Amino acid sequence: MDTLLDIVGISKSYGTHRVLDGVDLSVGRGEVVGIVGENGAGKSTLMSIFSGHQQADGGTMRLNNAPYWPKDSVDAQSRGVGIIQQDFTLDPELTVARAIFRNTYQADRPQRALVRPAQWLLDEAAVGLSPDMAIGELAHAEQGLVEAVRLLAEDAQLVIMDEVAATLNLKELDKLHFIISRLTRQGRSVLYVSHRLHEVQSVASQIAVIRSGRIPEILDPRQVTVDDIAAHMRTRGARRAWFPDRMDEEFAREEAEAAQPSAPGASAEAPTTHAPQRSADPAPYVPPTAPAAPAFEPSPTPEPMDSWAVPRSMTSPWTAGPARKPAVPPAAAAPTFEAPVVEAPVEAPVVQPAVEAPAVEAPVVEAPAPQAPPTAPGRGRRAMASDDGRTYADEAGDESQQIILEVVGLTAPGMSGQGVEDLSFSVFSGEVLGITGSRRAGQDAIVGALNGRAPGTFRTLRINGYNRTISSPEDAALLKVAYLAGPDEETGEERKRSVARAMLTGGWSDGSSFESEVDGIATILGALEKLHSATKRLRGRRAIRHGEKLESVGSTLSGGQQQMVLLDELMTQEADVLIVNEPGRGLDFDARAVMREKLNDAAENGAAVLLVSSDVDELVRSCRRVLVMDRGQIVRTVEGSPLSPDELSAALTQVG
Ligand SMILES: Nc1ncnc2c1ncn2[C@@H]1O[C@H](COP(=O)(O)OP(=O)(O)OP(=O)(O)O)[C@@H](O)[C@H]1O
Repeated sequence: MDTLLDIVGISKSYGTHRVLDGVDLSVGRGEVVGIVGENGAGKSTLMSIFSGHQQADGGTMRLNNAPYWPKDSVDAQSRGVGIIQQDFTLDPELTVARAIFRNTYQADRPQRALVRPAQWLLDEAAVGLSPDMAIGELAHAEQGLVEAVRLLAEDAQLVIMDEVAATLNLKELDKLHFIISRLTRQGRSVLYVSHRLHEVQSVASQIAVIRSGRIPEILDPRQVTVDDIAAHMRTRGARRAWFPDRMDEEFAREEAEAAQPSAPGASAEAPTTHAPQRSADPAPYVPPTAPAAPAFEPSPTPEPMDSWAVPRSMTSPWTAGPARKPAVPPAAAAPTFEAPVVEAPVEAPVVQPAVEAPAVEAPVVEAPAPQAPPTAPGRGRRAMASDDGRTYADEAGDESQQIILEVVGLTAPGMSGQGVEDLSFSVFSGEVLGITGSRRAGQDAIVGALNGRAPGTFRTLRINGYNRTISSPEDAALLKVAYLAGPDEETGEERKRSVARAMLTGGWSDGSSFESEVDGIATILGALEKLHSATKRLRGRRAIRHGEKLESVGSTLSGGQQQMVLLDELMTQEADVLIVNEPGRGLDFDARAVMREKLNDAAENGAAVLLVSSDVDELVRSCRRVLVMDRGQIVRTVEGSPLSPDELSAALTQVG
């Protein structure tokens, strides 16, 4: 095959941290090379060297058989290299047409002159957006599709897509794949970075694994399973970070096995891979051999719940507990019921806020359920009033069927225009309830009303058996409703702010002033203690290195590391209701497994967990019940243990 890009020995350090340590890679014309690796492996760094956003410290690059060393991104673009960066942020004022043509000779033409060519490209790619729409009206995922269409409009021979698919839903993924196939049919090459391994497998002709600063293996996607790819990515350091208490014994065993030359599979030669020349991994990986069909079917035969993703040999401290109880609700408790309010106003319990927040009034307590204890409930299960006044625990004798969060008759306008009306659902103890659906189907409205960031009225909102109201983020915080923001609420730029800010304000966004947040914290001492424990925790996770201070870390974190930081903070909150919006975005295979474990743990400990996600694979692995939304309605509830990916995919293809 004709080679478009050939690189040898590329290296890059940030200070003393050597991220790339002699990367070799060859990309043929018209092929899609999947780029995978753990969080922080150096994928984005390598891509930004190709795109001229950063300079390598050493090595050689050739593009089209000519030396290639772009001095900046404009230079790279003029040489035929285009990129969609992981943390791209588009000007919200741009129209879709302008965004598509902004790097081309057409950039200065008036909007009306751009409408037709833009519409043609959008139609070609089956992206149903209007050229006149403002970028600010679009979800981040849709902006990613606009970026992909931009690449069709540009002349790039080498197209780089860094985590564009992270929050795309099934239909949007189809569109992206279609655009990729158009690009390759035109003879262009695509470097495709993604943590959605099924998807990489289906779209790539070869998969380059970045590990320990190199590309020690190129995998044939038709010859490996997703688990194989993940195993190739895995390094010991990251495993130790995630599984600190369990790994020493296993490492010792692995090392002993690796030291035996006759150990099965100990050869660095693998039938399913071919090592690029010049690479020498100090610790050769022993690749599994089982070939598997690579078609993009989100986990057609998902593993049993307790063995998800994390290999048995890597059982984490979070899986060490008792097996999770089934969270499938009884048939009598269908999630979209119209529930009468429990008539049980005895005496109002004293609400004890979770944190000693000064001078903030507790949200109104309207109608405590009769069996609720006289103080605000903490973690753990107990008998709960259902919508019809019964307790599922009493009725079924099974604690797992208690309702923790009960939403009845929610009407909310939504943040991005699509509201919901008179919508009801419940979350049971031990359950991670999934919410998915078409883009802008009303997920934002639900989430916004529950976390107090957007308006909404509930006929009844009951948490742990108490009637509640939430009309501000402060209300939500007092009721221990924790929230992990979604991709549409924080820009890539905001995410580069300091980790200290994220720790103290619960997010990267500029929605509130950092200074006022700090002022509002009860004591400076408390804040310092929080930062201190966050520093310790994040060092343990390798999200920050020794000598680094939270205040100065932010822009130096990789996309996945940033997400990890927020998840870590979220889990310290011990929330009663945990709402996570696309929590797996940017996380690598093992980090996602850990995230799932942590969400399960939270549910096990009595929290209601709401998982808003576009990722079928993620939903199938995490949930046994998923609400599918379309145009402000819950149109379908998909249930199963395990959940059927086919059924969920089919439900999603039926929505708008
Ligand atoms: N400007 C910087 N200064 C210091 N360190 C940096 C900087 N940019 C990235 N790093 C570090 O370099 C390493 C590689 O980061 P990179 O973003 O390339 O990883 P990645 O493989 O793309 O990760 P992810 O999958 O999480 O996106 C990380 O450890 C990151 O903390």
